[in-house]
Formats: sequence, C-alpha cells, structure tokens
Amino acid sequence: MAISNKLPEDLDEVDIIIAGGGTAGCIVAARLAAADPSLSILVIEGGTNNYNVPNVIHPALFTQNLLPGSKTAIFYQGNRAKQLANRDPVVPSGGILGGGSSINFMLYTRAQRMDFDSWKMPGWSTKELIPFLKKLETYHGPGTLDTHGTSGPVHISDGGFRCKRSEDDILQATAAMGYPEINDVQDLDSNDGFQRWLRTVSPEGRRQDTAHAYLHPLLQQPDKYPNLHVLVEHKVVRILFSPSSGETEPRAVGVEITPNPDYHATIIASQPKPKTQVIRARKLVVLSCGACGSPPTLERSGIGSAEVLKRAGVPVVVDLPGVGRDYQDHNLNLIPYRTNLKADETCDELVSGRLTHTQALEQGNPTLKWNGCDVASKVRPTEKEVDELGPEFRKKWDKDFKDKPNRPIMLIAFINSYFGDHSTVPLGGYMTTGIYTAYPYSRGHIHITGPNLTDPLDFDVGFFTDEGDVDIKKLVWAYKKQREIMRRTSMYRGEVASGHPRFAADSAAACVEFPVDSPNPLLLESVRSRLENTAIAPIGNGLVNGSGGVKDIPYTPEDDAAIEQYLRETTNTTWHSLGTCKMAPREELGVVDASLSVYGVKGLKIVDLSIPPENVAANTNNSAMVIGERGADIIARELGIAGWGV
Ligand SMILES: Cc1cc2nc3c(=O)[nH]c(=O)nc-3n(C[C@H](O)[C@H](O)[C@H](O)COP(=O)(O)OP(=O)(O)OC[C@H]3O[C@@H](n4cnc5c(N)ncnc54)[C@H](O)[C@@H]3O)c2cc1C
Repeated sequence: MAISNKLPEDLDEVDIIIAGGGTAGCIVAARLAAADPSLSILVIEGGTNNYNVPNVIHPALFTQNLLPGSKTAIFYQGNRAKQLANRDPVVPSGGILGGGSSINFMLYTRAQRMDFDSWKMPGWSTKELIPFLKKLETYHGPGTLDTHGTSGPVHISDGGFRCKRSEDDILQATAAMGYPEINDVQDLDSNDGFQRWLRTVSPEGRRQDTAHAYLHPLLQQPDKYPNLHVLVEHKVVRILFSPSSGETEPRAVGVEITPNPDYHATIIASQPKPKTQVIRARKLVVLSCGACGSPPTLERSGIGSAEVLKRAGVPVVVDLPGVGRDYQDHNLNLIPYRTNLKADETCDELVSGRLTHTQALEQGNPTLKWNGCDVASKVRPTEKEVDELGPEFRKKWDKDFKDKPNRPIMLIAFINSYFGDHSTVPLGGYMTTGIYTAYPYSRGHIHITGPNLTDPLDFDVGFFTDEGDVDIKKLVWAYKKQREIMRRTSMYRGEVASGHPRFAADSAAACVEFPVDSPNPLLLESVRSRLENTAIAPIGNGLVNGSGGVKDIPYTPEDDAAIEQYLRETTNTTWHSLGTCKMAPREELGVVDASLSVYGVKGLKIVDLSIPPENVAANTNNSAMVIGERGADIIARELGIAGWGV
C-alpha cells in the first residue's frame, strides 16, 4: 500500500500501529522500518499526504498553513480565559503528514543542557541524548561538532538565503546593549547572547520535515520496504484493549479509525453514522498525536482521570489522573516595526500575497527559501532588572535562575515580515520581533468532554495563571528589551502602533513613526552626543553604526500597566504545547515510564511532545525529533531487532 488515503481490504492487522504521523511519529516509523523491513508498520495520520506540497516544502510559505480554513493545521480551541482579557485562545498544531515539522517556522533551536537533565528519568539525561541529537541531523552551521551531527536525515543550514543588512544591523544593536554575538547558541551550553540563527532547511532551501527527511525516501522504495504503510486522512478515534483477566493488565490490541471529514465529506454525508474501522496491532500501539492530540485519544480509550472519564461517559480502563494535566506552552508576542527594508529584504511580498508562489518559482525568487528569521537569542535579565521586576520575580529568579546560568528566561527572535493583515498597513518593509518565555510557571489542561472525536475539548491554556504573575513580568521585561534593540538599529523607522501597547500620547513610550527615506533620527542623536562628549564610553561595539548611547525609554507605572494590558490582550501560543502525558513516576502524576510505556496497560507507548515532564528553553521541534529518535531506539531494543545501534 505504501501511502494511501484508503485502507486496503486485506490490511486489518499489522505488527505496529503508529497513531499520528507527526514530527516524532514519522521518525519512529522510518527508523523501525529501516532497521527491520520485515516488521509490518502502519502509520495512521489524520491529515493529508505532505509530499511536495508547496506550503510545506518552500520555507517562505509557512504562514499559509495558519490562514483561516487551512487544512494543514489542527486548530485546538481553548476555553475563554478571563486573565487573557476574556479571549478564547486557539492553539494551532500540525495537521498533515509530518505534523508540526511540516508547517512550523523552521527555527532550529535546541534545548539547554539542564533541560533534559531536569526530566530526571533514566536514559533521558543530556549525556544519554547527545548521540540521538547527533543522529538526527546533518549540521551545516558554525561551532564545534561536539554535539552536532554530520550524517543525519535532517539538514540544518541557513537555506541559502539571509538578509545580511538587517542581520548585521540587529547584531550591532544587541552588541551595543551588551549582548555578545554567539556562534552557536544551539551547543546546549551557550546562553545570554544572539546568534545568526539557522533553520531546519536544507542548503538548497527545502524544509526538512520528518516526513520528507525520514519517511518518504522509504515509501519510494516499496520493493525494499513492502511492509511500511501510511494511511492518511484518517483519525484514530480510540485505542482498543483486550479485557484484563485477573492479575493481567489490559493490552492494547489495535485502534478504531474513521475517515477525516475534511477530506471524506461526501462519503461521510451519505452515511447515517461516521464509518469506523478496526485495525489490530500484534506487537505494539505507539501513540504520537502530539501534546494536544494524545491526551484526548487516551481519554476516549478509557485511560485518564476516572473523574474526567466519568463526566465524559467513557468506561474506565485505567485511572491515570496525569493524562491531560499540566499543559505547557511558551507564551508569545509578535511585535511589529516599520523599517526601511526593501521588498527583497523581507518575506512580505510572499506573506501578503502580492507575489504568488508560482510567480516566485518562475522568477527563481530566493526569498522562497527563507523563513525570514536571521537573528534570534536566548537571554536573561541583569540583577538590576530583576530587582525592578519586583519581589515575586526576585523570589522565583533566585530559586530557579540566579545560580543556573544555563537557563535563559526568554527567547527573542527577529523576523523580516509583518504578520498582520497587510491591507491595514502601508506598503513597506516590516520587521517583527517575537518574544517568548523559556520556562513558564503557568499550567493548563486538555480533556475530553464526551466519547466522540467531535465532542468539544475542555482545553485551558492556563497562560498567566501563575502565582505572583511572574510569567507576564517576563514578557514585560522582554517587550522593553526588544524595543530598545529595534530603536538602536539603523533600519528602524518607528513602531506599527496597532501592534504595541496603548501608551498615553504624551508618554515617552508612545509609538513613533519616522519617514522611511531619512535616517533613524535616534541614531543621529547618539552619534552627535558621542562626538560631542568623548566621556561617553563605547558600549559593546556600539560605535559600528553609531548606535551606542541611544537612551532607554523611561517607563512610568501607567506605561507598565499599558504593557500588561496589551500582553493580556495579545499573548498567544508559541505552538510549543508540551507535557500533557508526563514521563514521570506514576505517583507523581506520570503517564508513561522511562521506556515510554503507558502505566497500567501493556503494548502501548507514547512518543511525542506530550511526554516531557519539564519544559525546554527552545522552539520544540528539535526536542520532538530527539524524542522520536530515542523512542525508536527503545522500541527497537525491546523488539530485539538484530544489529540495532545508535
Ligand atoms: C505553527 C507552528 C510553528 C512552529 N514553529 C516552530 C519552529 O520554528 N521551530 C521549532 O523548533 N518548533 C516549532 N514548532 C513546534 C514543533 O513543530 C512541535 O513542537 C512539534 O511538531 C511537535 O511534535 P509532535 O510529534 O509531538 O506532534 P506533531 O508534530 O503535532 O504530530 C502530531 C500528529 O498527529 C496527528 N493527529 C492528531 N490527532 C490525530 C488523530 N486523532 N488521529 C490521527 N492523527 C492525529 C496530527 O495531524 C499530527 O500530524 C511550531 C509548531 C507550529 C504548529
């Protein structure tokens, strides 16, 4: 069958079912199939085949996946949140073969050394994971190869296009503020600096999603891998278990699936009830539906908190109260600026639709290879800034960060594009900064409310619910920091006011607009003062563009209140959902053990980003990939596949 949207009649039993063909799921399937082609493996993916889909393979088309009505994303609807100015947050997640790796922004960011160690599970320390971090990648970037790989399926590069002018401009500004340029922030140890960021994009400019990198090459060799099957456009409704007999735990024996109505509407409409089919698994079911998809699938199958299951009308197979708890994300704000960047120095032509994908291809437009993000960072506040953020912040800082220099508090990325509605802003070259929290304290949950796929979820994103409001204060700090960086660049021509806090008109923080065709006047002022007053010491290499000496905006308590209100109104998901089926001891609300086996049943593992018990200071795709690699390793060893090795 290789890959199809129809299940052949003769395929009703396989050795291994992989429920969810996302970032981690594709890796598990491909690694196992390659290691033992005699194993019959079926990946069941709710979304469609991603092979050569333009929105997937061309990096610059990434935003199209999030447009209303997109079928390449799943839009998980959150509950109304009072603390988010009564908004109803939505968390998009990958909804096509390759999952998030097919639609994400391709920022190559890895966890810190302390992150995996903080999971405190045997076999999952950083030292033990480095071989898998190496195994997955072919690294084309700077730095040492101590933790990077040279022959893995996923190429890491800049994709062959960067905007040198804005990149250099940002880095001189950050240096002027005292942040070093670091060659490789992804070496697990570096922190508190800015980097010329890389991407999960090949040197030729193609996205490196895990379906194209791992799975399709095998699917294209059906003679060599006749037992690897991928069923797309079908959702897993539930996992089926053999009844428990006496002392024996129930065993996962298969799954119930149904066609995804997004693709099979006519078939479904002609039937009184959605069609379901059962496929049996002889050896193992691997759940890999992601941090928002795996808990509901477990709960529909009868695994979860007995209270949640009872409310939803699902018979309990195992009472496992950790399922769907402790939802985490990184909290993101996208903050737009006016600049003097030209059309070929931003992604805006493609993002706005002024240039179509076909035209760009015909022109050989190099921006197609670009995700627009050339500079990003992991950063920490100074001790003085910590004091300014108040006693609650100081308390948490002293406990969790002060003596842990490996831990950043925020990530800041610069993207050459405007992400709002382009009809609302004048034609121009825009820059957007993305600020997102490394380790939020807030937690949410995601649960079912009924037994069916169509029943709404009870999904509380939990943002800004932490004690002492420390999470929002991190973003207040980052808002101010990124604005100072932008003000020190020579491309800066003011703010896009609609994307900033509503400061009073007479506040020093009020947004400004400068003419595009004359220089950034703040810089001129600093150059003047520098020339006139030699007593001002150069800060960093701030003299490069004469940017040192720009005075910070003095924020009043009213300004701070405006920033907080703005954050409540605009902070969103960073699409980094995680931690909803924790790998932890069962008595600590764990759902899986260190071998990723679900407690209380046999033959069921979870391999996706629902398993991290603690967060990672990174965009999460790399961590999902390493979980996929480690998951495949665990399964291969348990199956006793001959010749298996990392
Ligand atoms: C818009 C966006 C931007 C991002 N940007 C970045 C970035 O720049 N850098 C970075 O490192 N990370 C980024 N991420 C995060 C990263 O992509 C995810 O953390 C990662 O993909 C999670 O991997 P996973 O395997 O846990 O789940 P996923 O990749 O989400 O895979 C889950 C799969 O299961 C399928 N599925 C769900 N429910 C069912 C069901 N019932 N039946 C069958 N199939 C089902 C889904 O369709 C999906 O394919 C981004 C994510 C998104 C969505």
